[in-house]
Amino acid sequence: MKICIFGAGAIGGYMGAKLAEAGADVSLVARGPHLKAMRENGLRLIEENGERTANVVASDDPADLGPQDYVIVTLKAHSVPPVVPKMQPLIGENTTIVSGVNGVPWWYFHKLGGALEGTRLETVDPGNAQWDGFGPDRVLGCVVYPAAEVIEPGVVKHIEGNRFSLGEPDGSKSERALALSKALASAGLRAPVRPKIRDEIWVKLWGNLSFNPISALTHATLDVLCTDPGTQAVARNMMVEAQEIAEKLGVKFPIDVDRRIKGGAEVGAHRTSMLQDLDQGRPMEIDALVGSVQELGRVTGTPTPTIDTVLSLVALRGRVAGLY
Ligand SMILES: NC(=O)C1=CN([C@@H]2O[C@H](COP(=O)(O)OP(=O)(O)OC[C@H]3O[C@@H](n4cnc5c(N)ncnc54)[C@H](OP(=O)(O)O)[C@@H]3O)[C@@H](O)[C@H]2O)C=CC1
Ligand SMILES: CC(C)(CO)C(=O)C(=O)O
Repeated sequence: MKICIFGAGAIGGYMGAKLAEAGADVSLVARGPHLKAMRENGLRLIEENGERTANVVASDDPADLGPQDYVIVTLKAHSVPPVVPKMQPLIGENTTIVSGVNGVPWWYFHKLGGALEGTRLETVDPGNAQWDGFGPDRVLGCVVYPAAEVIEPGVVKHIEGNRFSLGEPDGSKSERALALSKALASAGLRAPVRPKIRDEIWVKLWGNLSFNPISALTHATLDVLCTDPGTQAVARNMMVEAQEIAEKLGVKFPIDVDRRIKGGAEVGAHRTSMLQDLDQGRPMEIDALVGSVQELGRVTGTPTPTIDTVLSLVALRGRVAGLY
């Protein structure tokens, strides 16, 4: 089974190192100093129980790697549409694309059924780049739970978690999903195949939609912004608006908003990924995490006053910093 991880930074590097260490036929697409370091010295993964260096096949040119059984995309959401043409050499007749990207996935309305079947989302797939360039039938959904960081070129620090939930857009336990789940499990990762992957996407998204922009606006860590009465209320209102949208789309939340906020507070003094991006001068994932939910609000005819307000503030914050 040939697996290529496209965008092998923090999450893709973590997954790639685990797979390589387990002897999988895995290759990584990366770039710049991180790629150079991985090629020269291997990929060093620091985990709680020690650190190891994996020898990895890595390139910035997909043509070096050829058609794959699975392409696992672990780029930031806004980085994917522009590279779809460059990814084509990785795609053969039976290639599965696994979308390991936070936010509302571009394939959301594929095989959902109902009146909105096939709806495209401009915020996450401008110009239908992925819908047309990959084709939605190739897609296997994925919710990424681990936290990791590239701490220097060629070095990934795993922070916590090892679950990558997988799910077909139509909810089936397909052979391709089960085979990838097995390969990831052989590498010590948890990869359950879920019948309702969209339900899991929304529980994760609840946090990213609200905690991430609030942290970028306030520079507060999760424990603080989830317990401060003012920002907690803003997060709560955003989540309630999102819940109304999601429920119109058939999602069933296994927990309530207050439990999700409590879970965020329990993560502790974490600087969200959007705050880290702002601090480090990297483009912010505003469209995928916040704009996409506003777009779904429009699609479902659901008012999103709090989401609109926070989105306008964080978008301007991003623009002023030159990161959006
Ligand atoms: N990190 C985390 O803890 C978590 C991240 N996620 C989600 O996972 C996804 C990936 O995040 P993360 O791993 O943090 O992101 P990273 O930025 O660490 O990884 C993406 C990598 O892809 C590289 N890249 C970008 N464009 C190209 C290109 N055209 N060709 C080759 N390589 C390219 C980047 O290089 P460069 O640095 O040069 O841009 C970077 O090394 C995001 O959607 C994120 O929200 C989800 C849960 C937790
Ligand atoms: C905020 C958190 C922990 C999820 O809610 C996250 O995933 C992030 O930092 O991007």
